[in-house]
Amino acid sequence: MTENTLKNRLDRQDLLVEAALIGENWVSEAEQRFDVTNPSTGEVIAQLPDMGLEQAREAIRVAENARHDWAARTGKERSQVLRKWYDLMVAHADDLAAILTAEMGKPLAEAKGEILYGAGYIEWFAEEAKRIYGDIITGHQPDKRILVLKQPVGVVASITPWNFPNAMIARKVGPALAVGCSFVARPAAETPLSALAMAKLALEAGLPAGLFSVITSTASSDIGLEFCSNPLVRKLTFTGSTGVGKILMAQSAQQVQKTSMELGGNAPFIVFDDADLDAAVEGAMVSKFRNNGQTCVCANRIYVQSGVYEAFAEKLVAAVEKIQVGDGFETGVTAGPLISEKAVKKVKGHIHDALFKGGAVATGGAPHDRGGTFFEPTVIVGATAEMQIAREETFGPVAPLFKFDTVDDVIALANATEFGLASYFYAQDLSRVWQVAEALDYGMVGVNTGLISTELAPFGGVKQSGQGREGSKYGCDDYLEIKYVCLGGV
Ligand SMILES: NC(=O)C1=CN([C@@H]2O[C@H](COP(=O)(O)OP(=O)(O)OC[C@H]3O[C@@H](n4cnc5c(N)ncnc54)[C@H](OP(=O)(O)O)[C@@H]3O)[C@@H](O)[C@H]2O)C=CC1
Ligand SMILES: O=C(O)[C@H](O)CS(=O)(=O)O
Repeated sequence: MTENTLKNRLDRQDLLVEAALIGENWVSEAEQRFDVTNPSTGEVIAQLPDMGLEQAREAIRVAENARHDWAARTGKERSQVLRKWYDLMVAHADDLAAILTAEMGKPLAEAKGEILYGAGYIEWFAEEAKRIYGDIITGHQPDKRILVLKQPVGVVASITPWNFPNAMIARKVGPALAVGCSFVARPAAETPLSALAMAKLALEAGLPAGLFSVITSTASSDIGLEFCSNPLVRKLTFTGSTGVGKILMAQSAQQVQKTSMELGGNAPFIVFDDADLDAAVEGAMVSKFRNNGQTCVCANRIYVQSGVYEAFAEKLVAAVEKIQVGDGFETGVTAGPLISEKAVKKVKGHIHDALFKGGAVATGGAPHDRGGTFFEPTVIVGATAEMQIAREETFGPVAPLFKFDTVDDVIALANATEFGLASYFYAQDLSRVWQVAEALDYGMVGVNTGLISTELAPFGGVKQSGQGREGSKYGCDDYLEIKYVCLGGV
């Protein structure tokens, strides 16, 4: 699909933007440009200016100048702009989904789901904008009154990955703007078009210029260092791998910059012998194979109690073999391509290591005959803790099945990782549900469900899966500073 064929799909062809947004200026001129390609076909769908430090610094300066008037508006006024932005995202959801599928590859239905999920964060924080509360505390001396103010942190810089190019930005820019911050985004070079389309609609919704810039660049390290070290940037919010998160945290430490980190995962998915097996298979399918396994909350290890292992494996294989692999624009396709050859190499490596260490392929196991970065949805049986796939995040369509005997055994196995983002289990016994939910060392636990992501809940991890929470009534906290005012002489 070339840019023209993508444009021909769009009602609003102007939402396919081939320029960076620096303050109020759409900038398409640059010494270098880079291609955005459709991972299903390899075709170039857009060319964008490859922005550098000068443009990043300009965007930060503009954001610093624009934020004061925005913070001085009432929460209700900010709420109205965000609500209008939400309405525009929903009104143009089909166009935004087509752009997302073209640049990232996920099936169109999943892309539409992401657009509405991302819009849900804007809607949620349009409401939260009116509910930023401080405190008045009884004084510690007769003439004193203790006031607690909540104030916006200031300029926020954001770095986001390619796998959810709309929703990952929405769940950051939504709370930031709601509380009165300004925002400079650097989306992944693989998938910048979704962010640009969002920004265009934000301006149409009445967001004042300068509050939301989008830096298109392949210079991820340089831009990242600028975001971490520029004294005007009071907060860095990042979604991506733990390795990059550590680099950014180290860079941010130099100026003790506030950070929010949504990092890697290695989710256990546990099926107990009292589970509803059909429900557990349904949950495993959505948790493991959503976005072709390319989400940080995907089931990475599937533990099945020995009494139901064979029955569950048989049902899961049957469900996996119904997955339709292909171009996300093709009707009926439920799994698109992997994002890159690098991703295919990692998936192959995990499969080969598992087979070398005694596992066996129950279905799939090889690149798909469609070629490119398409890969067969795969189930590995006989998985063990010694395999790479037990320790590393696969980020692809491979479901390894591990057998276990007791609750204590599986809790120990599930928690034996440096990650702590999402976890899941299926069981009916109420006592076991409470015991396991409390024992799992993770930021999020899905009980009898494989899909937990919603703007209403606090999304985030513990250990090396990150810091902070996104969404929910807690979602504004990461963008606010608490100020204590001691009022004397009363
Ligand atoms: N917890 C969560 O919500 C999520 C976690 N992830 C995790 O991210 C990984 C997969 O995504 P992937 O894109 O490969 O992750 P990366 O961490 O490689 O990239 C994420 C973003 O960081 C940028 N980046 C890479 N290196 C640097 C650097 N040194 N300084 C500043 N920015 C940098 C990338 O830019 P570019 O791509 O242009 O190089 C991209 O925009 C998995 O581990 C997955 O679990 C992914 C999504 C959500
Ligand atoms: O993996 C991610 O990038 C997202 O966190 C996935 S989710 O929010 O849709 O679960």
